Amino acid sequence: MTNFSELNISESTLRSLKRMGFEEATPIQEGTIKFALAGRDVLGQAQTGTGKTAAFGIPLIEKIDPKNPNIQALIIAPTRELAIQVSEELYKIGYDKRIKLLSVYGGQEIGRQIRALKNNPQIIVGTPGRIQDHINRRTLKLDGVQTLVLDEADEMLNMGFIDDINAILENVPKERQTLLFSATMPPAIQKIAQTFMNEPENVKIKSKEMTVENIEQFFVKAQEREKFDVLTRILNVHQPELAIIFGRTKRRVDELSQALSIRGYVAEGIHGDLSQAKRMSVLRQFKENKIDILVATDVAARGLDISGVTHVYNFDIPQDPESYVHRIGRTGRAGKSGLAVTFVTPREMGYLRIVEETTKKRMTPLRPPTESEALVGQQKVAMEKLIEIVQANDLNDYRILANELLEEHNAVDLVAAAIKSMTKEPDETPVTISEERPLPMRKERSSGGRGRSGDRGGRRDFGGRRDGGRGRREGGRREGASAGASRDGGSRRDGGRRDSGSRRRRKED
Ligand SMILES: Nc1ncnc2c1ncn2[C@@H]1O[C@H](COP(=O)(O)OP(=O)(O)OP(=O)(O)O)[C@@H](O)[C@H]1O
Ligand SMILES: [Mg+2]
Repeated sequence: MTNFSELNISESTLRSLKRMGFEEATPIQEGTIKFALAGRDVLGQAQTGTGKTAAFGIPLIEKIDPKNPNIQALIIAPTRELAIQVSEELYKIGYDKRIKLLSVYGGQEIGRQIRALKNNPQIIVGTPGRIQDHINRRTLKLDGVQTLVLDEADEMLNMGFIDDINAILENVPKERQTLLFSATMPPAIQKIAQTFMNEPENVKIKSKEMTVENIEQFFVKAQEREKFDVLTRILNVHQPELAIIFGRTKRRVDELSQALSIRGYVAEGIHGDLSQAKRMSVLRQFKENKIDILVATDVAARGLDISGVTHVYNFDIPQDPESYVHRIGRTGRAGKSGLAVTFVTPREMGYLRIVEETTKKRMTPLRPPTESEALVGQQKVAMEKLIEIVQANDLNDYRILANELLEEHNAVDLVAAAIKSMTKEPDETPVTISEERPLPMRKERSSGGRGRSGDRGGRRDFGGRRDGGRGRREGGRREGASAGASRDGGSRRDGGRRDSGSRRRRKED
């Protein structure tokens, strides 16, 4: 590991990094900062949670001239929450330089952004749709931009944002530095990226597997209708401190978060149909541990860095291996450990194998816990709580009562009753979880691969959908579902083949 002081970084930035608790550069930072500082274009790929933000953030901040009032850097990110997060990290890195930063994204009053833009920010972080909106309104002048960053480049490019990106690029000087980062970089995306980059330095941090080693990965085979009960039993056994449950569609997320709340879990949902205020408040509460379980569509799959996420559950297996990598990457960040469980229906096993082939990592089968195992998990928690209370030694007001009870009852019965009253016993309250259509039997990827279950004649079983069933992502209702696409959800319209570069999604507004 290299110390930041060996990387030719200014004193003010070094001070910021120290304040942030960054001592040594992570491999992607070590690998890219020197090229980026030298003005080279960089295509950077490294596993989730390994510090790609600072890898582009540090050289970007170094390059900003605090006396120049123009916008000097533009960072584009696929979702609003990620744009906000990236701007927060850049603010911290640039703190001592007093650099002015602004994030622009859909769902926020545009007038407010226009006023803020008049304040001469030097760095803009935004989502593609809103950036373009400002360009059209002539409220964003990008001709002074020297550095352009695409965070989660593949997500934005492979989902059809290429047109938006191209439109934005027309407003950014040709003479600029371009930096592209993601944990996944399918070859087709690399190719497209090369067209608007200038002899980029390709930095890929080598690892045996695409996913982080310190995430334990499991799968549970369950029928669609059993999934929810299996999930609650697993939650009762795992007792996650902070968990994210990913669902395939917005309706799924709404139903799941409601069902979990009914059964006594502190859960909230997040997806692209919610108001921006709601999205932000849910995320804030989750970060502050006021919510234990965040139920999300893929809107929360990319880039979000929430410390302390111990468990990720894929209630629905994702359609793309890349999505899997990013989803489970919300845990096990910055060297911490994490656990991921993916639910898979028997007929979706082919997808599981494709994920495993892509990540080069096998998932361990997890036997669904029984009711009684789940109960034991809850009883353990109750006992731990009880012991904690005893150890806190704050029982003076209760001892007299305890003695009164002991005069008439047996001590073991009393303790048993205390444990029982604190145990969350099996809850059969009815909940509504509509059945999701399973993913269609999947054809093999053109890149080759073995033993996939893509040939069991599945398509006609799925309403004759001709798009290969690739539903929309990031909160999208699956293609073919009745409800319209959300504006900001970035839904795919055509769900085209993954490597055709032809996918479309609606613009982030
Ligand atoms: N050099 C460092 N030392 C210590 N912590 C670091 C360092 N660099 C980054 N971090 C921390 O690691 C965490 C993950 O960083 P970051 O969000 O940049 O990861 P990423 O590679 O962009 O992940 P993803 O692929 O999910 O977007 C953050 O909490 C960040 O503050
Ligand atoms: Mg990132």
